[in-house]
Amino acid sequence: MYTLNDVDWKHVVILFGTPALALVGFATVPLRTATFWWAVAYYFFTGLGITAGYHRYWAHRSYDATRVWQVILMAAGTGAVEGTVKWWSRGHRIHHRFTDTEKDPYNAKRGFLWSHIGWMIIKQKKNATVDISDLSSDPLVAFQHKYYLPLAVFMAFIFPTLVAGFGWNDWAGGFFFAGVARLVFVHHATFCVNSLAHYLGEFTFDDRRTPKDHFLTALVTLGEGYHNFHHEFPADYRNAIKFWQYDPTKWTIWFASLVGLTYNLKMFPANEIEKGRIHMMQKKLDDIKKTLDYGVPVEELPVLTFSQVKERISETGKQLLIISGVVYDVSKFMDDHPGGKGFLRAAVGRDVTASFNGGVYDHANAARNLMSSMRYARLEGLVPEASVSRED
Ligand code: HEM
Ligand SMILES: [Fe+2]
Ligand SMILES: [Fe+2]
Repeated sequence: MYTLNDVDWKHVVILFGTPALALVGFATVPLRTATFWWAVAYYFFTGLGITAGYHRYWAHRSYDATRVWQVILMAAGTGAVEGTVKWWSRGHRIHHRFTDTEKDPYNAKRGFLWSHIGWMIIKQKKNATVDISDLSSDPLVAFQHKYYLPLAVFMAFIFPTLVAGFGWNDWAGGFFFAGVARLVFVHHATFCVNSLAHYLGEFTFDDRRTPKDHFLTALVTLGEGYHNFHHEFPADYRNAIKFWQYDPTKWTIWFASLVGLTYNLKMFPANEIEKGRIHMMQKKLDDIKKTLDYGVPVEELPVLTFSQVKERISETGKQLLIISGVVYDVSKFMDDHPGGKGFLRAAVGRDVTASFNGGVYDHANAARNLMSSMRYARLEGLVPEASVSRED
């Protein structure tokens, strides 16, 4: 069990204080239309700071960006109050490297609540290492890390308040709605990437770990919901690869590339992505196949020579015939053969490969599937000429 000493009080104040404050706002301040739309816009701006900035740029380096773009996204991401780029990216790289294990800070195996918010409330030991040398040596990242608190307070609360205050004289609304309530929404939306995206949806590319693909998660996370894809191809600047899938983070990065703010957008080769997809399709097929009776595998059949086959027929009365080196027992099939009893009876004790494959009738798939359940033995050695069916 956890004790009070395990609780990270700084995070508790941020994570529970803001929703409480937002409720105070909803109870006491009227929500004006302009402020509502400003809050929505600021929600997208700060949310994209996390998804396009913290996540796809700094944590994964899935594209390159000019300093201007970095500053814009850093300002935006700072307003989402999810810690510094350095802290966030480190934890996130650990999450990818140690997904679903003890070392994964948001280990989905510890439950939905843990991966959503619990991991921030209970202090954790730093027991995993990951390379963040690129971040440590970046002056912009270092600047944000050093002045984080005043920067975060400004971007999260003061700036949205100033805009609504100077813009349309709604100071309180700007603070409570575009500042506080908006922050609560951004928090829980992005937290869903760690919780919901590891619980809801499809294993499109791999089912060995928890990340899943789902449209609903994408909808609340600005496109981060194609999370199975993302864990397979984390260096890809996209999370959704189909044009009709919802990934505004990808669209933002792509539009920025049109004016040169971003460049070298990385994409995993389509050929490899497709391999992943069919791997999972194959796996599903194999699972279905396991529920069906395909008879004894050929390698596991006992081996008989042609004269032994003949002996079996006379000793046991079994009606055996040979097709492509395999001996089939058609005793129970005589009455049901769509081609009639006569042909089968005449085939007993003979190699009827040619007749079966077109000499008499070129059998459909149905026949080939069905006969697998009639396998009796593997044939060794030759069949005398007189017992082999002809092409005609
Ligand atoms: C294990 C052995 C065999 C199995 C499991 C089998 C099974 C079947 C099945 C399921 C069909 C229905 C159509 C199709 O699936 O193609 C069929 C049709 C037929 N079979 Fe066989 N067959 C066997 C051996 C033979 C042999 C040895 C002959 C002839 C020498 C033969 C002659 C025919 C003919 C002529 C038809 C056509 C019936 C029609 O559509 O009018 N079959 N067989
Ligand atoms: Fe994840
Ligand atoms: Fe990631």
